Amino acid sequence: MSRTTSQKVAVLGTGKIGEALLSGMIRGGWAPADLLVTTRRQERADELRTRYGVTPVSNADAAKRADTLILACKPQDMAKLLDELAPHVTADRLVISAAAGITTAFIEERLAEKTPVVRVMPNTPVLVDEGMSVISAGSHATGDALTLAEDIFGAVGKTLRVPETQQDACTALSGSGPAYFYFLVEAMTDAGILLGLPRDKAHDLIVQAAVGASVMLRDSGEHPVKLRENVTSPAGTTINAIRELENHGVRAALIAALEAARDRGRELASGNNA
Ligand SMILES: NC(=O)C1=CN([C@@H]2O[C@H](COP(=O)(O)OP(=O)(O)OC[C@H]3O[C@@H](n4cnc5c(N)ncnc54)[C@H](OP(=O)(O)O)[C@@H]3O)[C@@H](O)[C@H]2O)C=CC1
Ligand SMILES: O=C(O)[C@@H]1CCC=N1
Repeated sequence: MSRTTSQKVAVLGTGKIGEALLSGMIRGGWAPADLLVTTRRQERADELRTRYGVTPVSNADAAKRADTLILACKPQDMAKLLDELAPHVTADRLVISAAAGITTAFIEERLAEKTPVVRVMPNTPVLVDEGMSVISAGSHATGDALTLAEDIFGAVGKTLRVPETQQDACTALSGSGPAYFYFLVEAMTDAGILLGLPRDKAHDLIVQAAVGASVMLRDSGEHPVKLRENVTSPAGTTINAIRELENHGVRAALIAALEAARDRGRELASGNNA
């Protein structure tokens, strides 16, 4: 597939998320010649050039040459990156930030007046085109800016528009979400070991249970309670496990965990970057 538009897009701070996005855009038909990347280290720049055929440039050159700038550095590095970009970014550029916690206002106040800024929270399944990217407009971002962001992130999964006030909650749910599932798989594999299964078999069983359950959740249209009830036979095995999960406060632990993730996003926004 090839694209008809020839927008130049730069990914600034091309680490795990930046690279996942880049590879997805190329799979989605973006020409490597239209993609610029910036890195802090030369060997990383060389690696990206070799792997994808994209062009590594300085942050200043990215700002001068690209129509759309995707900021994908850590929140802790954002102020410094914006300082480098500010003299070169004009208000005809679109700036998209993928950083947790960082608000569009934080970016707007450091760039030229009226620069359109869009905030996006993706997640790592963008690597397998099953990402979830939550999108919010800053004060100068038009509908066209949101559509372009959806075009870019839609190449690697689903997108959802939300008011920016919901971004920290969405970060806790879907930005960090994959980590909770990996944590569960890890813990359930340990349980398999306890029950006497070899690690590789326990892992395969849990992963396939997770894949099957995920597809049913997505495709059956059934509520998760109904799906769980279908597994839970009277006086059977599952209800004994559910009783233990409730006894150990797993539901409360998940609610507290996501609240803590949401709160950390708020801290990052307020400049508490430690
Ligand atoms: N990982 C995830 O699951 C998700 C992450 N995010 C967000 O994405 C962003 C990136 O996260 P992630 O990819 O995990 O982090 P990484 O550390 O893997 O990537 C960030 C990259 O930015 C580079 N960098 C930092 N400062 C500069 C600069 N001034 N110029 C050029 N490059 C720079 C770093 O270089 P160096 O390698 O030298 O440190 C690093 O390679 C974060 O803001 C995070 O909140 C959003 C959703 C999910
Ligand atoms: O842990 C983090 O801060 C990043 C943002 C969402 C997922 N990973």
